[in-house]
Formats: sequence, C-alpha cells, structure tokens
Amino acid sequence: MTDLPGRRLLLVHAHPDDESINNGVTMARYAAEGAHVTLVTCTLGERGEVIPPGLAHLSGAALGGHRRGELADAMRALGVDDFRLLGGPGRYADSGMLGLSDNDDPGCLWQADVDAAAALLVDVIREVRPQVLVTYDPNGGYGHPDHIQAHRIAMRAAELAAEAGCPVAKVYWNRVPRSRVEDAFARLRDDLPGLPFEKAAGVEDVPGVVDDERITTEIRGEGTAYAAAKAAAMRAHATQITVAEPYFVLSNDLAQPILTTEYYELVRGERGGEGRENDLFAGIAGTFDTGEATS
Ligand SMILES: CC(=O)N[C@H]1[C@@H](O[C@@H]2[C@H](O)[C@H](O)[C@@H](O)[C@H](O)[C@H]2O)O[C@H](CO)[C@@H](O)[C@@H]1O
Ligand SMILES: [Zn+2]
Repeated sequence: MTDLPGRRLLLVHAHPDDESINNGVTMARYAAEGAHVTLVTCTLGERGEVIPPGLAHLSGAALGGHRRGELADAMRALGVDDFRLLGGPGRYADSGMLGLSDNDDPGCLWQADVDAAAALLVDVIREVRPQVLVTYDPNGGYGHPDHIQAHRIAMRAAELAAEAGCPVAKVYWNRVPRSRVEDAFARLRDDLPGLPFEKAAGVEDVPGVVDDERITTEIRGEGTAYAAAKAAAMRAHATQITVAEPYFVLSNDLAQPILTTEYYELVRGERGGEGRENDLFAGIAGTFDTGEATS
C-alpha cells in the first residue's frame, strides 16, 4: 500500500464482534482523525450462538458468511475501510468455547501453527507498516481458545516483523480497570429493573479486568460520535449482541455496560509521557497526521 496516512493502527481479533466490543470507540476515533486503521479478524465465528429467532437457522459456513456481512456493516459504522480475515475467508475455523470437541477440529484456530499464522500477519505488517498493534492479553481476555491464539499469533507476528526489519513501535493489550467496571456494574444493578434484560453479568464476566495501576492508556469517548458509532457497530453484530444503550447482552443474556472509554496496557514500546496516555501513538516520532505517507 502506498500513500498511507502518517498514523497506522493494526488490531488483531478472534471473531467478528470482538473489535466493536473492545475497540469501537478507538477505531472510530482514529478513522475519523485520518489515521489508517487495519483490522485483522482470525475466524468468521461460525461456531457462535445466534440470538435472533429469525436467524436461528444459521450455523456453520452459513453463519460464518452472515457474520462476515455483520462485520462489514460494523466497519461501515466505525468508518474503517481496511478489514481482513487472517489468511483469507475460512482459512481458520472458529474453535468453539474451551473444552468442547470443536477445539479438536484440525482446521480451527486453536489447532493452528502459531508461526505459520503469524507469518500471514507479518505480510499485513509489511504492507501497512503499523506503528501500533492492539490485541488481547495472554488469556485472551476471558480464556476463549480463539482469543488466546489471536494473542499468541499477534505477539509472535510482532517479534517476526521486528526481525524482518519492519518493527511495530508500540503493542497494547485490551484491558479494563477494576474500579471502572465495578462502578459500571453498580449502576447496572440499579438500572436493571428498567432494562429489557433479566440478569446482569458480573465483573468476572468482563474480559481483561486488571487493577487500575496496570492501565497505561485510555481512549475516551463518552458523549461523542465515537460512542454512538460503537453502539451502532455492536448492533450490526445482531447474531451475537443485543444493545439497549448504555448496556448490551451476548447470547448468554447477561447484561454488561458498553464501555465508552476504552483502556489499554502498553506491553511493548515506550510510554508517551508521564501518567496515562490518551493517544495510542503518543511518543512515536513523526506520527502526526499530515496526510503524507511516512516510511
Ligand atoms: C464475544 C465472543 O468472543 N464471542 C464468541 C463466543 O461466543 C460465546 C459463546 O457462544 C458462549 O457459549 C455464550 O454463552 C456467549 O454468550 C457467547 O458470546 O464463542 C463463540 C464460539 O467460539 C464465538 O463464535 C463468539 O464470537
Ligand atoms: Zn471473540
């Protein structure tokens, strides 16, 4: 790719919907600011459950194809044009929840050779030259096999890219500060009687929760168009997510808050300044958007 904007962000996710849940505000902000945002999704989520009764007939390849369309709709809502499937559509199958026999499918992401999958991601890094990479923590946020593998593939690709002379300057893991999520669930419990949801999830159901001091970066979106874009993108994933702002449920029907500030832990590269960053590109020389390509 030539003539790329000055700032380039790469996000690596397991299934269609994870990007909107974890990074919808972040992706919408940087896309709106003219940065180049690239999403790589590792599977099509064909082993997911389906919420709307009218779509309950979808499963396997048909569900995967439908979720690919949901992903395109979500990217339109976020203003992101560059979104790809690792190795192309259907290269890696959804592995199912941990412990299921689905995990033994030889074509699923959980069974993938990490170096081979990482090499596919390095091809994207060579092309796009992102300065920033975002992925999950080593537990994949909540222990789903595809999330764990997506973490492993992304971190290995960052190593291989550096060895190949196209290093990524900063790597972040998706995180949520414990105090923030505890406050949000306290409000949710008060609001629950007025919601179209029967039950509330708990802090332990939220991926990537850590003590506040591990948070290095926050991307704020409260009351902005980016928060609205995130909700619209989550709605686009209708087989997986039901939204009743400021809350949502997955197919387990446990209400959770939509986080309109998104939090990160910097795990590779230098923090940009003292205190919490409010920009993933903070401290990276030359990544101010002039609209001109940088090397
Ligand atoms: C957010 C996420 O990673 N969703 C995955 C997950 O889906 C969950 C799974 O079906 C679980 O059994 C439900 O209770 C929960 O509500 C779902 O979110 O796992 C699916 C299968 O691997 C995957 O397709 C989906 O994207
Ligand atoms: Zn997922």
